[in-house]
Amino acid sequence: MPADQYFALIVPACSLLLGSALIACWTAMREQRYLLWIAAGYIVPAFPLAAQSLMGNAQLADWAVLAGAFYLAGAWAISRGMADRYGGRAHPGLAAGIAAVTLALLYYFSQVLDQLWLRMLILNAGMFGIQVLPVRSILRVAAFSHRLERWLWGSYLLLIAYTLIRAMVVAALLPAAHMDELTRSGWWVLMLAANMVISLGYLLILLACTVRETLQTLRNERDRDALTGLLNRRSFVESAQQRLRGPKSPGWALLVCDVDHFKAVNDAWGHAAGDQVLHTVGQTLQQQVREDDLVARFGGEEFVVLLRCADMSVAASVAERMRRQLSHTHCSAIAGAVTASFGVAWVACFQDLAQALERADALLYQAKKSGRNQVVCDGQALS
Ligand SMILES: Nc1nc2c(ncn2[C@@H]2O[C@H](COP(=O)(O)OP(=O)(O)OP(=O)(O)O)[C@@H](O)[C@H]2O)c(=O)[nH]1
Repeated sequence: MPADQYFALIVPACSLLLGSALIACWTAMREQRYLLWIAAGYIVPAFPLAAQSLMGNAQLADWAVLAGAFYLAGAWAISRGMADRYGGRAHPGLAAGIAAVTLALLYYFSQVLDQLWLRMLILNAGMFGIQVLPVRSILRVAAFSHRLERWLWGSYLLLIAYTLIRAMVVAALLPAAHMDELTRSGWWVLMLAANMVISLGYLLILLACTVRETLQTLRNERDRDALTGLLNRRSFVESAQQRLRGPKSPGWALLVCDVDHFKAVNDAWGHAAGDQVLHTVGQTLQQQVREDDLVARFGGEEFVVLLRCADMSVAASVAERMRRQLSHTHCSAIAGAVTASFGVAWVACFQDLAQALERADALLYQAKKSGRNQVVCDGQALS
């Protein structure tokens, strides 16, 4: 066996390593299961590829069906991984049908009539058919909103297109080339190299997308309250400071909202029902403000809103609208509505944020003392 033939083993070895890298990546979060499918798409075909790189034409015919099954399984795994990632459908029934026809033809053109170029054409066409199956359903559901996502999608299409182009090149050129030993030809190495470059590009973009998703999840966990999905105290203060330091705005008001007698809700209906009430309150507050206002859960049953508004009367009317809306919002968990009290303070400038919070808290305390279910701003009860 000439030493240069072992050179071709670099490609299946890289394929194995790349698949293993995907599995290692999956172990970090254990959420992105599509990584396992795509890893299988790299690892499974690496074995027949390595074996075939060491075979002569006669052995290629002997092992054509088994090797074909591995390649088709790899194509299916990548197709399934992409479908899972984007919420599309990989059509397993159709894929099995394509694989069965492909394998039958591989059997015929290896055991009955040995036609190497036809086998390559059929196998590539079968792999293309399987990989193209999820494309329509993915296009229907995926948004590709981030640049990396568009690149990933583009590189997958390139991967599929390459499978088809490879099949066409094989059909057009290979029979004329009269190859005695395919795996020792420049053809084989060229096809492997092109495959590797395209696969590497696809995989690097996939890994970049996965890292981005992981960072996004971690950022969300750091910045968001797990129960309501609203900002938590830390990220509220950070975002509020950015807003107050930002371009001039007519003014800012701070609303502090606290659910009334929430302990009684927990005691009467249970902690899970209490959680659901908090979720509903958070949603209701969020629905009453503009997109660039900030709504946060500071902890327990206390919520804080930073409102961009012209003057205190606007802030007071928004708080009053929230109070009224809450008292009419039905919470299924407690078969009724809850009420809340509000303290509203004006934020004079960026440095005033901490004091404004204290003032709004004091006003909230007044609202509670005066009987709850009311809005107090600047010492004045509005309802
Ligand atoms: N279900 C649930 N309860 C919580 C959560 N965080 C805090 N609580 C409960 O909220 C209740 C708050 O009770 P209090 O501070 O006495 O306030 P309150 O009963 O609403 O009374 P007022 O505010 O004076 O109207 C406590 O029983 C806490 O255990 C949470 O995340 N989920």
